[in-house]
Parts: sequence; C-alpha cells; structure tokens
Amino acid sequence: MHSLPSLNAQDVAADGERLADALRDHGACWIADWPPPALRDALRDDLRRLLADGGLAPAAVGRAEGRARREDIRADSTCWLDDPRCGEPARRFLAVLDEVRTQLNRQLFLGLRSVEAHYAAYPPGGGYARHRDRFRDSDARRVSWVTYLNAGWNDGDGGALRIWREDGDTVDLPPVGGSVCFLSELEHEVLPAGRERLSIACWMRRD
Ligand SMILES: O=C(O)CCC(=O)C(=O)O
Ligand SMILES: [Fe+2]
Repeated sequence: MHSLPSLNAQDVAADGERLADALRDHGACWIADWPPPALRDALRDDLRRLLADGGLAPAAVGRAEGRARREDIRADSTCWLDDPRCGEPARRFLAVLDEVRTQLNRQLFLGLRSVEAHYAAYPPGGGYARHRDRFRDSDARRVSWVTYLNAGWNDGDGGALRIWREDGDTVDLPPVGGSVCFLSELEHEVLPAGRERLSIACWMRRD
C-alpha cells in the first residue's frame, strides 16, 4: 500500500506547479484542507438543503440506451453544480476549480477546456464499484477531482476511495478533510460506508 503526495491549499492557490508535478509523477495526489473550511461548510449546507428538498436524483450507469440504475454498481444520488437549484457556494466552487483547470493547462498542456461537477450523496452501505471515469466511447475526461464534504469521519466509518495506481498498488483515502485529484484513466472504487457520505465529484474535460 502506498500513500499519495500530499499538497495543501497554498499549493493550489499558487501556480499549480506542485499539482502538475504530482499528477505527472504519481497520477494522483491529496490536497489537504481544500477548499478552505468556510467554502466547504457552505457547500455541505447547500448539499443538505438540496437533499432535504429532493433535489438529488439516483445516478445511473452506462450510456445512451444502455443507461440504467444499478444500485449494486453505484448507489449515489447526484445533482450537477450548474443546476439552477444549486446555491451560490456551488457557483463559487466551479469558478475556483476552473482556475485550477487553467493552471493545469499552463503546466501540463493537457488541453482541458471545461469542468463539470456534481454533488453526490451515498446512503449508508452504498458504494461505487471499481471503474474508470473515462467512458469507453469518449476520452474527454482527463482529470478527476473529488472534494469531500463530510465532517467528523471516524476510522470505522469505511467509505474510503480506493485508487489503483499504474504500478498496481492501491491507496485508500478516507472521505474527509480535503480533496483528491487523479488522472481519469486510473481505476478506482468507493468502498461502502457505515453512514451517509457526502462529496463533490468533478471532471476536467478536453471538450
Ligand atoms: O466519491 C469518491 O470518492 C469517488 C466518486 C467516483 O468515483 C465517481 O463519481 O466517479
Ligand atoms: Fe469515479
């Protein structure tokens, strides 16, 4: 088992060089305490409000006519951050992440042209089976980014994100206290949690 390079909010606020280095050399990194607590708390409140109003929809798997709800594969419910029902924190978050996209382009020449993101809530016991974020018929998603909105997560709560690195080793990240960034071609899995698990899943795309 490996750990990942760990960055902090200053690294992200700077020029993106450390983030780019970590992605180039390791394919993934952890960003501790990002976004700053005030924005993270506002995002959690926004997500909780949407949940209470029935604003999240069960996620489906597959594309086009093969699209179906498969709770055994992924159990989360989602709401895209550009949905008008999302609040101002969601718009702020998208704007900040778009700056990160610009920095990554400058450093890595990835040709990232857009960002998409959704709130996600996994019910207790629900996970997301091993997968890649790049679709089989489209490689538009290049960089994946997940920001965790849980507060006070305990060791026994489960719900880690497991990433398979290129060398075949795995790394498990508890869903609390920051964000993870990884190349969308890497396989990963959400392990079931003993309690509700809140996050924002984002992708930087080439189209
Ligand atoms: O929430 C996570 O840790 C990862 C979610 C994920 O893999 C996805 O939404 O594609
Ligand atoms: Fe994923």
